[in-house]
Amino acid sequence: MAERMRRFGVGYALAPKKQASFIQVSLVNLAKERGIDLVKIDMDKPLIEQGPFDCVLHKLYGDDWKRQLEEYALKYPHVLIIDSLEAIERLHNRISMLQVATELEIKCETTSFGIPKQTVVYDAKIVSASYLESEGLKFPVIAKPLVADGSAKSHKMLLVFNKDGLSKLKPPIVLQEFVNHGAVIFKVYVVGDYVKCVKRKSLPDVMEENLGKLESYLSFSQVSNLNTCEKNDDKYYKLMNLDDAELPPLSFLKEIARGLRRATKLYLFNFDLIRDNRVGNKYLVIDINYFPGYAKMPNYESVMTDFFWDVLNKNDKGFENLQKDSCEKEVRLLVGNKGYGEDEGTLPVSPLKREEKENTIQV
Ligand SMILES: Nc1ncnc2c1ncn2[C@@H]1O[C@H](COP(=O)(O)OP(=O)(O)OP(=O)(O)O)[C@@H](O)[C@H]1O
Ligand SMILES: O=P(O)(O)O[C@H]1[C@H](OP(=O)(O)O)[C@@H](OP(=O)(O)O)[C@@H](O)[C@@H](O)[C@@H]1OP(=O)(O)O
Ligand SMILES: [Mg+2]
Ligand SMILES: [Mg+2]
Repeated sequence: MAERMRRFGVGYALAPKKQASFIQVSLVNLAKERGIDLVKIDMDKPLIEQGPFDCVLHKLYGDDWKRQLEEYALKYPHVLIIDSLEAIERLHNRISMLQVATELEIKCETTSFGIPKQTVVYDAKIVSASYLESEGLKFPVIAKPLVADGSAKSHKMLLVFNKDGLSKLKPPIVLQEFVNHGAVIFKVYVVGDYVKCVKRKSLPDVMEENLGKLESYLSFSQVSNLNTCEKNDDKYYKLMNLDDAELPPLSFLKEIARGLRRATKLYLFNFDLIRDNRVGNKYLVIDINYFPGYAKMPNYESVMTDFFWDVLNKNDKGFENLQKDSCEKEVRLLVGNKGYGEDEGTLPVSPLKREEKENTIQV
């Protein structure tokens, strides 16, 4: 007689918009077939009275939720919480967020990586052109809210072209050097061991000779985002003129992803990379987001289901395996015949033909 499959319960606590985009029938059904029930956590009832779940998947803010999760973890120490509050917290501040990236040692002969120059400003009065200079920055600079808490406000940015634009800053902010990158950004999605890179449109390059001719600043928000119904597919690449942009080497991206996982102890995040136009193969990490819009990722249902299956069956509650495994080692499912990560897909590589002119802010 066939053995009965063990079932797992994954309770999810997500904001309504996230729930609508992520919890799709296709995901729920695929997970169910693999013995994983996705169950909505009722926010009108105490968490402690629900479940018990094998795993709690969450992206919510605020002290009440924090307290409830902590209480739950105490009562059910074996429940897997994805991700830990402490680990997520690090991404809520744009300085500590990128600090992790500076701690990584990426060994790659052909490609290098880092973060843009940046400084934090708490007091608008101290900011002047000479202050920027003393911090090693020059125009244009991007002003980003220090706090990245998922609010609309935390995505509101200013691209400042000259000293007049500095009067618009609303601290606390991070002032970051604007790096010309050919108007394409690479979003690298990480789901446990799985890594997938997609291209998105970004801000156009700014030519130094045009600085004086531009307005003093440009405000923008989520320029690289897609609507939840949009997909990162060939149609999008064509429409956005992105199909010629060459993707960074996958082995390089996997090393960064692995390093970030180890340093942050997060399972679910994406990071934004830009290629520095001034230096051949130098990439800069500009942003790291917890539990991003995975539903826009190709085959997200199977990627997420494989991930749940893997963590639930291992339930290692830690990153011991990550420490042990070599970067290229394939992590295999404990049962089933499909190797985890096998459908990472081949990343198309084509020469970068984009002309600088196309992506330049013109006056
Ligand atoms: N240092 C930089 N140099 C050039 N362009 C940048 C830089 N930092 C950010 N950008 C551009 O600004 C956009 C928004 O910046 P960032 O990713 O930090 O903001 P965010 O609101 O946190 O984004 P997300 O929607 O991914 O959470 C980027 O997608 C990119 O187009
Ligand atoms: O869904 P959420 O509200 O969490 O929004 C996230 C958004 O996903 P969505 O597009 O599905 O909305 C993400 O887009 P992608 O980069 O993955 O395209 C990215 O902008 C995250 O930074 C956002 O998280 P936040 O930083 O605001 O917490
Ligand atoms: Mg971003
Ligand atoms: Mg972000």
